[in-house]
Amino acid sequence: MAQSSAIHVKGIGKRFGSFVALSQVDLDIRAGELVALLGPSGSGKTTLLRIIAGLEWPDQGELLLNSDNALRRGVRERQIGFVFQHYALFRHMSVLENVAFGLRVMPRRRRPGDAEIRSRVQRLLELVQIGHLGDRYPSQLSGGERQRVALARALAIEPAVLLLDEPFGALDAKVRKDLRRWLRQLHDRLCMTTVFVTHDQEEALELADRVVVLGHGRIEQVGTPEEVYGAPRNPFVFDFLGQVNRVRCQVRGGRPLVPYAHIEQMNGDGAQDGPGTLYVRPHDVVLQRDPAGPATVRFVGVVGPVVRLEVEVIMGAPVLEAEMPHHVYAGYRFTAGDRVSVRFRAATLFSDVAGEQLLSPADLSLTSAAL
Ligand SMILES: Nc1ncnc2c1ncn2[C@@H]1O[C@H](COP(=O)(O)OP(=O)(O)OP(=O)(O)O)[C@@H](O)[C@H]1O
Repeated sequence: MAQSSAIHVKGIGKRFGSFVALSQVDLDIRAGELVALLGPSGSGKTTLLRIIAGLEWPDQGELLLNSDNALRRGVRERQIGFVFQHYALFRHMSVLENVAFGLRVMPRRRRPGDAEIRSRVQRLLELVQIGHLGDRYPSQLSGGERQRVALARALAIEPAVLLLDEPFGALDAKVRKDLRRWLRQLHDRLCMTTVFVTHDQEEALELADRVVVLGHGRIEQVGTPEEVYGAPRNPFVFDFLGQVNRVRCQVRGGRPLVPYAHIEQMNGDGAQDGPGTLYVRPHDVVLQRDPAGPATVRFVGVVGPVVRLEVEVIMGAPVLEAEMPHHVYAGYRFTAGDRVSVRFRAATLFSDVAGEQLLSPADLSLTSAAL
């Protein structure tokens, strides 16, 4: 394989007419890193990927591949392999011919000989575990197999960077899960700089070394999966990554006034006095049976490994969602109608910013239930 490239994005901006698709994006990706671009629809993920690829040009900013100014180079010169959601395989070509395509169209001085192409293609098919499918045509393959062919084809040119745009988006949940684990293993073997776009938080957190959370054309946070999930920097990232209870409250002396819950660990510094919002993950909501408690259990869902409860706080506060492992629930056996006390194991406080745009729960992907 060719040497992997580091990618440096500096101050990149891109407009489509008057619409700002990317604004002042700075990002450094190390050679050999596996990075996810994660964000809601329209946040600019694909635009950034296309700029790195050379399929789109920014209005401002710089892009370096290692120390080379990539904006001076066309798509072909950047040594980049792509895989897109809709496996754009050539239907009239066999799997072998599809994978060989990138090699056959290389300039003559770089093009390997026929025998070398054949053996390289076979090695790649073995690598993506479809060595027995070389003579088939795309219409004779499953979706997961086609995506493996697309990957083998991208790898054939020995790219310095591999870019994947929702590579598994069109596949069903089970195949998708298998393929992403396999992609992680493949990446660990090849150590190639890889950037993939997804709007699926679980996919990003499970697969990537680092996750870049994009919103409205800006980078909201960059960090390891633990960092972005465990310590979201702002309400946008909190809302986007995982289920969360949002508790409106007043802030006094930097502390939230939430009369019905004891808060064990408060995160988030510097909330101003005035209106604020407390963010609490469902697994940090702890319930105790208490006949004099301020809340009532309204719903208990016991299907699956995690039990999900909804709790209504007396005095009209919104319903809180709590989650606990089955074995913990077995010790309590809450049922609808039980009065309970409420404790927040950890909560994060942000001041409400005038005009701030929060996602509605309907915007949130429910895949977080598994987290
Ligand atoms: N060629 C174009 N002309 C006009 N607007 C565009 C063009 N390409 C993208 N946009 C707009 O720029 C914004 C960002 O698009 P982009 O495809 O980067 O988003 P995304 O985060 O990848 O979204 P999705 O998850 O839906 O693919 C969108 O609002 C999109 O409509």
